[in-house]
Amino acid sequence: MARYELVKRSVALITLTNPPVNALSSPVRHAIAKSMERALSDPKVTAVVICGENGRFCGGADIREFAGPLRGPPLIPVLDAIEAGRKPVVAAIEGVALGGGFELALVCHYRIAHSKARLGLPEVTLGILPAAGGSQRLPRLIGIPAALELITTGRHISAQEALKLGIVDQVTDQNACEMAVEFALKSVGKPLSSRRVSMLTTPCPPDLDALLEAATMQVKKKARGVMAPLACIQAVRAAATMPFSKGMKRESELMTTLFNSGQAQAFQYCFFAQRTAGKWTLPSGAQWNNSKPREIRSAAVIGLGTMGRGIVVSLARVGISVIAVESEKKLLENGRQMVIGMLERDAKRRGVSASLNLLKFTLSLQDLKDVDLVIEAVFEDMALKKRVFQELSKVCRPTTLLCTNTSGLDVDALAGVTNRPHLVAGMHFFSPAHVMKLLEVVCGPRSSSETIATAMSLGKKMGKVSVAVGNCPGFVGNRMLKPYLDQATFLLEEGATPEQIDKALEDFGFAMGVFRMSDLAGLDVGWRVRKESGLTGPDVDSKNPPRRRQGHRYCPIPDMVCEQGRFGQKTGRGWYMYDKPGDTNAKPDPLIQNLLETYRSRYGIQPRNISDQEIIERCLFVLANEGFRILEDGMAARPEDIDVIYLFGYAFPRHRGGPMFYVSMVGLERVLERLEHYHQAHPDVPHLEPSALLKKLVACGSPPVQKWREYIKTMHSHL
Ligand SMILES: CCC/C=C/C(=O)SCCNC(=O)CCNC(=O)[C@H](O)C(C)(C)COP(=O)([O-])OP(=O)([O-])OC[C@H]1O[C@@H](n2cnc3c(N)ncnc32)[C@H](O)[C@@H]1OP(=O)([O-])[O-]
Repeated sequence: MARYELVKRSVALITLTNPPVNALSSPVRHAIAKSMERALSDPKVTAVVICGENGRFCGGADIREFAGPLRGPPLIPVLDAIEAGRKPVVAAIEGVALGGGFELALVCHYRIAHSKARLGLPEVTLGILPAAGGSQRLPRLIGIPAALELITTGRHISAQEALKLGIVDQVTDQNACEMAVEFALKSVGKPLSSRRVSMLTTPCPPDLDALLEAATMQVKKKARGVMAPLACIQAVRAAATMPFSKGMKRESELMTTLFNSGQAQAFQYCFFAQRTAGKWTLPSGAQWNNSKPREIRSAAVIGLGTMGRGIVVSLARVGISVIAVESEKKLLENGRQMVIGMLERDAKRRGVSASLNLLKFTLSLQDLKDVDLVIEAVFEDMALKKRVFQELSKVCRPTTLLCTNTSGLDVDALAGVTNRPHLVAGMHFFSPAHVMKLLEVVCGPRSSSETIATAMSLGKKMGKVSVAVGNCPGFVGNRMLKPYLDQATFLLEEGATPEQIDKALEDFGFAMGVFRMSDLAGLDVGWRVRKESGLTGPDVDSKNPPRRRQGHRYCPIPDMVCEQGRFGQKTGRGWYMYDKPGDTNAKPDPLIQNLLETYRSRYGIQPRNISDQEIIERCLFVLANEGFRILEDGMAARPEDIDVIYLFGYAFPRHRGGPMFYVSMVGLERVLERLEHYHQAHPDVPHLEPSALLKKLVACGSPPVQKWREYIKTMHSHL
């Protein structure tokens, strides 16, 4: 787990050997401790260099070990012994030095980094804090403001920035390990006391309290209810106000609190869920590690609306040449200008040049005959999409992959009108497509493994978190959203206000409640979907709209809001009112209050006091209940996939881990009991009826979420 060699006759070279990221697992900690003892006691050794195998210094503590009791030597004494040693120790940082890996570098007396290396203390993103002395040493080394920013955001920094901040002593383009050995030889005999970071005095700014207060306000605003950034601030305060040993004690107390909070578990679950989601699998046995994706060099995007423009930008900025197609000259010109503007702004932000030469704009599908892949992003209308796919089938060479960005229509119906159904799949981006990280890759029953592998790999190339899902109305994300939105509007009927529901969801951790979010997205989108599915339309009696449609309870209030031209922020009116169209500051609107009161009295509904608990349970338990049905139906392979979709596509609060993890933490038995209770109270809402899988899991003793897959195996997979 660590190799020990003597190089240049007097330098002990300790190489961490724990692929893939040289995490500080128990055997690695043990090996570092033993190697250091050996180096310090060997008279031939005058200096030590620590590096990592395969060009990666160290990815930090082994996160998998957090789930169990501590085994092997604890990290802090291992690190303290390195810093206290009488021989100079140099860290040779290549690849990454993250978390405990960065803390390992901080106890070395010198740090040499390769120019491509990245450093950081990302613990906060795992719901914890740098608790192997990082929160105490970094402020001593670079001062409070810079340390506070790095520790509370968990941001990775480049070697160049680390040099500027005074974290590393030298940056090299050459072999960092060889440079570190040379550096170590030159350091022999130089005094080490000023190189022991724990012995430095933290440079304390005069406005410390104001600085920490401002940081507290900022993190509270950014991540509602998340404990880790607040604990990080307290730990940094300790570094400024306490001697090192007391600061370490404080760091440890704060870590214990975070570890016992449940939030740390949720964050760490998210870390692994994201990686699990990349490991897709199909019933044919094809999966991520046995299916070869095609290389995509050229693509076409059809439709330059909001989605299409974002997709063009996502492709072009990773070096793929794109032909963008529109149906009318004016739309094409407008799209061209918008795309160029977006690419230029994006390139400026990233400090690179905009890849405008990769773009071509056309009105003719004939220009697409040679592209590797097409993404259709036209209006959400099946007949129109079918026409486009028929045309593409004729125009494109027979090997071109044809993908649709539909947000819920039948991908297989589109495949059916082409001459290559195996090369058709869904690539469902989220708006705005160049910003949002999620990509649902929709596997139709006839999509080939190569098609899915290519769509998944293209998503990864574009920096997306891609999740393979089955072909059902709404796929995974939007299918689950419907019962969630329904519950929110039913609660309005029963006595709640949009403000009350939003506040309960925001207190839970969502950045925006459901109504504020709907105002942002545009209420007309859902209205159009409801019209297309026959739920509303000109035949409905608008004076007395029925509250039961297609055999189930239906809330007509969202339609009534749209009928008044209130489409959300863009029209300056929606569930809230805004000072002007496009404004984002939502204010409660007395007209909505009035509409709700009139509605309730028209239907004889006696409004009742609704608790925040009921809001959370009805909205979120029903969301997860649909998630269980999706697992039963084989439309998602694992609960982790559903959670990743909700984390990256719907901003589900990370400290809750995603809807499926959240209900597992609440306790499946309780969730089942509450759903049964609500279903009894509202028998005309089938989504409240507990799913068979939920019942099965409870009957099997409510296993942890990572084990659910074993209970789903027997069910049918559509992936
Ligand atoms: C007292 C304690 C105080 C210290 C606390 C800490 O240090 S907290 C830690 C602070 N450190 C961090 O937060 C860093 C977390 N890690 C990362 O950010 C990235 O992995 C990366 C940038 C290091 C490499 O990115 P990349 O895209 O090249 O690769 P990839 O991301 O796909 O990972 C490859 C495989 O390695 C696995 N794995 C990775 N890291 C760890 C780990 N620490 N542990 C265990 N496993 C880890 C990962 O699950 C995956 O496994 P799989 O699925 O193949 O079975």
